[in-house]
Amino acid sequence: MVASASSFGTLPHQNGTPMPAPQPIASPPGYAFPYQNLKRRLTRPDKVPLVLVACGSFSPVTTLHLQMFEFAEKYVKQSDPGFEIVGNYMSPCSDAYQKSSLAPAHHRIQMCSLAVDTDTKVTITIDPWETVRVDETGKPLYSPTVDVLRHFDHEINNVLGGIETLDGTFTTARIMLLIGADLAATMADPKLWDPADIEVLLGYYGAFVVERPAQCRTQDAIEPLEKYNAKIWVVPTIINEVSSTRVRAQIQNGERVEDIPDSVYKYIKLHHLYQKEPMANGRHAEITNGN
Ligand SMILES: Nc1ncnc2c1ncn2[C@@H]1O[C@H](COP(=O)(O)OP(=O)(O)OP(=O)(O)O)[C@@H](O)[C@H]1O
Ligand SMILES: NC(=O)c1ccc[n+]([C@@H]2O[C@H](COP(=O)(O)O)[C@@H](O)[C@H]2O)c1
Repeated sequence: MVASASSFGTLPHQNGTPMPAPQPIASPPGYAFPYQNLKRRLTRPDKVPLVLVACGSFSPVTTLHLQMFEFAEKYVKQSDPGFEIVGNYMSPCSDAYQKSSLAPAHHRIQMCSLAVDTDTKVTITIDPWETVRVDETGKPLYSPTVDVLRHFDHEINNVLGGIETLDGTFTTARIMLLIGADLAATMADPKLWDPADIEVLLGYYGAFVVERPAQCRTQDAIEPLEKYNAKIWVVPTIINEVSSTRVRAQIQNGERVEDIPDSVYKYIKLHHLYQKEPMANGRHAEITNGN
């Protein structure tokens, strides 16, 4: 069954009342939300405006990260769950995210910017918000994914006032995660995701889950999230084995890398990202992330 756009805001909370809108999150001084590619007005009648947000490491960004948005658009056109996509955003995570393969955020932002400037079928915008947030000592601050969606919700629905409909009134845009099935498969693990966050992420916002057959069965990934079925849309994909891990391994092994745009490949070469470092004994150390 295809979930429907009209289920927004109607999922009863545990006590039977609708879940209140999540509280907005403050942005750091000097930060400006990238509104430039957001469609401010719907072009189709009776559709719900939808903003897709892909959170990730993007270390490096691959062609599949870009294609996820194309698959989502195709799915919305063909299966017609009732949306019009008005914004496609990538939100690279902060340097505070504990993942050893992360290149510094400024490089990941540059690579994502180069990638979305290539010949993509849909317009994608990079939001650097996660990477510019710092704590009181000036250190990068990790933003849980739920805070990223609250940030988009605030900027688009509170600050901008929503999206204009064909009759000139404004309506609330739905903000949703665009994720791979492998990430969805982790969401029922309370060691990785706070269940209270999942309640807001999937109970209030929702997710477009792109199949990733090389890594997991979609049904296995979403089964533990069954109570949120009304807010989960499964997006079919192509059989592919693309991952940032494989790209990094190919770079280290000096193999041909096909799954990143040329401009990103040139950038990686120029900045010596993801290379093995020769050690004093002539052997090779683990990946360096090109600080
Ligand atoms: N080939 C793919 N098919 C479907 N979803 C994908 C694919 N590659 C990445 N994604 C999704 O894109 C988002 C960002 O992923 P991320 O930056 O962690 O890339 P990754 O290739 O999974 O990285 P790594 O290999 O470093 O773990 C996640 O939701 C992930 O599931
Ligand atoms: N608790 C959380 O909010 C939580 C947990 C795991 C991953 N994530 C996000 O998912 C994205 C992908 O993470 P991985 O690269 O670890 O698959 C990142 O943007 C990360 O911030 C969020």
